[in-house]
Amino acid sequence: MGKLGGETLATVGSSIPALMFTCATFKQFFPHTVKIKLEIWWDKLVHWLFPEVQITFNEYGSSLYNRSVAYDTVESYLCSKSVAQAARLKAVSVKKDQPLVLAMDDYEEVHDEFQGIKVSWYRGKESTDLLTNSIYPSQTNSIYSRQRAPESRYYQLTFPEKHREFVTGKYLKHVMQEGKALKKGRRFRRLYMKNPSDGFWDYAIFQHPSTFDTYAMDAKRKKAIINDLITFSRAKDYYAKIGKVWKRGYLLYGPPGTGKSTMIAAMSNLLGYDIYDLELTTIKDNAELKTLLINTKSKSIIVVEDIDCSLDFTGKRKETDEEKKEKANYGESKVTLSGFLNFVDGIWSACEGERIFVFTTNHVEKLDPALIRRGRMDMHIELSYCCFEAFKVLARNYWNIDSHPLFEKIKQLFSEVNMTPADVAENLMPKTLGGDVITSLETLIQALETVKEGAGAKTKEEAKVDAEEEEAKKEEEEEEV
Ligand SMILES: Nc1ncnc2c1ncn2[C@@H]1O[C@H](COP(=O)(O)OP(=O)(O)OP(=O)(O)O)[C@@H](O)[C@H]1O
Repeated sequence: MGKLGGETLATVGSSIPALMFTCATFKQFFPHTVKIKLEIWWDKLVHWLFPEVQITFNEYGSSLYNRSVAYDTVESYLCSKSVAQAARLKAVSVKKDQPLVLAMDDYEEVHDEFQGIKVSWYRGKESTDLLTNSIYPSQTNSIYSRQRAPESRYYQLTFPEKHREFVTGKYLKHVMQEGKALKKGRRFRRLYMKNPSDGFWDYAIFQHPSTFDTYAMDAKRKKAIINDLITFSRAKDYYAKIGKVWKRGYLLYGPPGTGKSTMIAAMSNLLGYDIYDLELTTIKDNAELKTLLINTKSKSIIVVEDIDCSLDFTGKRKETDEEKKEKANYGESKVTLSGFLNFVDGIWSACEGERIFVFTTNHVEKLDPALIRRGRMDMHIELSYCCFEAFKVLARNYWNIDSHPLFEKIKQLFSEVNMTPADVAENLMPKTLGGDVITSLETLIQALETVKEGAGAKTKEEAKVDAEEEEAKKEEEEEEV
């Protein structure tokens, strides 16, 4: 503003309304190219008179599928400022999995100050016509119509030209960091599953209490898994540098009750990711699988449980009664192995980064090697019977103890017999309200001894060989049938 003298400024100021009126009147008669030029000159004139910079954060970007993350982050950041300053507020998040969040209403403005620099934020609304004609072309296709927004808003940040470098650098970094932290702290995680009526993802609030602290496992292995997950979640730049899609696959395998589902919950709680539970037998064909994939969000875990039972990827499997029922409800799934492999790491898997794929199985040996090769399933995690160290985690969870005179006996029994963490946990649970630690430990010892006697005092190795032989016999019988 110091560029102009007081008198000149007064003259220019009083001429602006007249100029605007004249422009608006004649604009309709100008050819399109002239109109564009006039708009550019007009912007330049305004900028010369009021040297300010504006940055707009649109609710929807060029992507047809997603709300802008930056817009949501700004909204979270401005929440407390809006509550303190705006005359009109709006409840923007009244979903079942989120506490009520208030934001400034449309056409409101709030001010912010960071390290002595003042800026202002304005919330505007874009014309629906523009939105429908350009970014969201009218489509009858269900994914488009479901995702289309009826109107689009934006936040506009305005600040003096002289602070351009500071605001575009330090200030916006601060806004994004604060906004993300607020969003994360406020949001419950979601468990998505396919809605049978319309074939789209539907979700429930996910509040599973399992964490890696309470997960019973050998400490060294557990640490390695945690490190792997955390390294992945922070490796955006690294994945970009090596030219790889930012995703990682984990194969969890082991007998029933060894904690595969529990580990998925612990992963979600560690990273704050949502879970998509994919039931392959309910998916019609490869196209539907692709649609579901592109509608998953980043920061998520896509789970296929019991993948050996999901589809006939092995070509050897017999249908279970449950699958027969599903077939009757949904029709036969035409998802093929190649369609599924494309789902995991084809070109479409790159549409949103930061995703984890988890497959679980009780029979790893039955899976097609292509499905679980390294690079597709990067980490193979065997979850097996409870060891003494894992038992100690459960004892701490259930009874808050790290040692006990009965531990020696339990240690000895764990070296002799197999028991899943699920069974150990069940035995440690107090059976009555006033249950005590000694009764629980004795119950567990008794259960372990019963297994030992039942197994004919077989060693673990002998039991394993027997189980393998039995499995091979079953397969032979199946083949004959
Ligand atoms: N490693 C573990 N740490 C803590 N609890 C566990 C662990 N493993 C199993 N449990 C307990 O056992 C129960 C069953 O475990 P979970 O469902 O995770 O097993 P699973 O391997 O997924 O079984 P399935 O193959 O039958 O689906 C859980 O609710 C949990 O309480």
